[in-house]
Amino acid sequence: MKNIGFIGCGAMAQAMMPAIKTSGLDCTLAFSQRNRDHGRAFADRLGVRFVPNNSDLYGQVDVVVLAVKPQQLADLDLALAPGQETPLVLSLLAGTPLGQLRQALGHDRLIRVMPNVAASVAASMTVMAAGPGLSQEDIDLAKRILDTIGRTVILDEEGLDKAGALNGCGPAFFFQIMEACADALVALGIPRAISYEIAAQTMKGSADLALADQTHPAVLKDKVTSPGGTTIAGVCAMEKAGVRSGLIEAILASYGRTKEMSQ
Ligand SMILES: NC(=O)C1=CN([C@@H]2O[C@H](COP(=O)(O)OP(=O)(O)OC[C@H]3O[C@@H](n4cnc5c(N)ncnc54)[C@H](O)[C@@H]3O)[C@@H](O)[C@H]2O)C=CC1
Ligand SMILES: O=C(O)[C@@H]1CCC=N1
Repeated sequence: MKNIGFIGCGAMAQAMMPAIKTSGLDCTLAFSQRNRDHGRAFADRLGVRFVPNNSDLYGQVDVVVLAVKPQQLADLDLALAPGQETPLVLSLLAGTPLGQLRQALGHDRLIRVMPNVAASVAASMTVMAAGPGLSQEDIDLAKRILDTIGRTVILDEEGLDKAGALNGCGPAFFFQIMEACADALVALGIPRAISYEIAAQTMKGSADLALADQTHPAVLKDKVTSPGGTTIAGVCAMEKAGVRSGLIEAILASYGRTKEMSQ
């Protein structure tokens, strides 16, 4: 049985905690959060423990998930009472290097984690990067926890910053694409709600197929495009609009911002 505590209970903590709770993982869940009224309301709704003070939580659990914004790290002021064991810390903070976390927390039992909002439906693509010298037991424990919210891959810290520009930020890009696709159907007269359902299920089905099939996406695309048919007309329009290059630019821009934040 492991005691897991979240510090900060915003979008990501609220996405991750329900998935961990319903996964069957042998654990307890607790969290601390600046806004006490919101904290108590969420604790009642989910049936997890709310601990008003960050340091109290920090000293009581085996694993701490840091789920505040990067610029809020300095306000946390976490301290252990004599005899309390240093918890394993999973930091969700984008663009916040292990070195900075080590300085803020004063220890090395650190893992950086980049999940995404699909954690709320246990479908996150999560990347984790362990700090130097961490035991295999800690790495395995972190992976077991993260596997409850979706898929997990392990990279080094540099890899996490790079991949994070897609797996962490990507849902926003895909939601924008989904919205644009639905707008096109609305322009053609299809009702809004049906347009969103068609856009989302078409994206999901394509992603499920690509994951199951393991063939190159271009091979899958070729199966859809009949010579002289309807799809190739759309593919040509996408190429003319620079959709592929726009997406590459988006991911490189997010990575650029990650590096800026890491300075
Ligand atoms: N939103 C996303 O899709 C993703 C976010 N992340 C990372 O996860 C972290 C959290 O992001 P969000 O959940 O979006 O942020 P958020 O702003 O929704 O949540 C932050 C929470 O921390 C609380 N908080 C702030 N200062 C505090 C303090 N001193 N003590 C206790 N609680 C405090 C706030 O009240 C809030 O509930 C960030 O570091 C972000 O980089 C990582 C991957 C995806
Ligand atoms: O936008 C951000 O900074 C965070 C990190 C990845 C997704 N959201």
